[in-house]
Amino acid sequence: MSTATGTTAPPKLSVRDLRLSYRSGRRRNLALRDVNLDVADGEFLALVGPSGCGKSTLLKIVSGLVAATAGTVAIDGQPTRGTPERVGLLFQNDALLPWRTVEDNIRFPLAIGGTPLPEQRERVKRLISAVGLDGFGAYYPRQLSGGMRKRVALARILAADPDVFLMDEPFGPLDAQTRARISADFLALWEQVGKTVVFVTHDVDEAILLADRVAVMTAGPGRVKEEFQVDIPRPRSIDDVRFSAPFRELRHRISQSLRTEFEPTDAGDGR
Ligand SMILES: Nc1ncnc2c1ncn2[C@@H]1O[C@H](COP(=O)(O)OP(=O)(O)OP(=O)(O)O)[C@@H](O)[C@H]1O
Repeated sequence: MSTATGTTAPPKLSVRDLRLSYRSGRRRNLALRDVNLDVADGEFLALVGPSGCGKSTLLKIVSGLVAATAGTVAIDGQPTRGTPERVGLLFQNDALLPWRTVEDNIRFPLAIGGTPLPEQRERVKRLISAVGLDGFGAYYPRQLSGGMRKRVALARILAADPDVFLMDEPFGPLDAQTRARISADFLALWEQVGKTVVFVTHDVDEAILLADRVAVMTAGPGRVKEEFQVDIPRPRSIDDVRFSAPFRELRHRISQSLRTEFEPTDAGDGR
């Protein structure tokens, strides 16, 4: 990442030797061991790994919800403390405010940020359109389908406009078709805003379709074991990419890397 002046800019997000053990009663359970990861400004990184390897834990540490046992997280080269301002979170649970309409849910981060009211209204209108929810602004979350609620959550995180989007299986509970549609729409939106994303998913296809790079984690206690560059040109059409040779080849390599994490290992392998 060289700049015009010849200096090297730090990665947008940098995770160094991160370790976390949860305390359960008198025991400590090591969830992450020595995680190292860099994500460049504007890069889309997908994180895959076996269930329980610590993917959510990693996002929680980056977002300041959980304190690491050891190691550092830095944004733009500055170590973070507490909840970093420039980080936005989208979890599986969309966490919409049930007593607020779609418009007011999306407007919430703008209101907190002190955006003037006319600008709030204008931006909310544009975001509602961008996520395909025209005509639903006055609805309450309970009146929407799961996919529509995800779209509201997406619009809300876009309204907050963080530098780094942390997304933990955001489309996980949706049916396959809704999920494919919302992924395609999200991809198109992301290609416009170009923000740094860390996207946790169980779905290798989704990881390749969306990301610039896929990082594979080991079984728990997790660390990043291998990274795969996704050299598929953008803008991507999900339907075209899915049947291309580079996609199939990458899917094979990533699945192989993951598969070894599900297989039993010999005792004394250092884990
Ligand atoms: N609050 C907690 N207290 C104690 N242990 C926890 C806590 N949260 C997570 N763990 C443990 O930490 C490990 C990693 O959990 P985490 O949820 O980060 O994994 P994950 O990779 O996101 O899993 P999944 O893919 O199934 O969502 C697991 O062994 C889990 O049991």
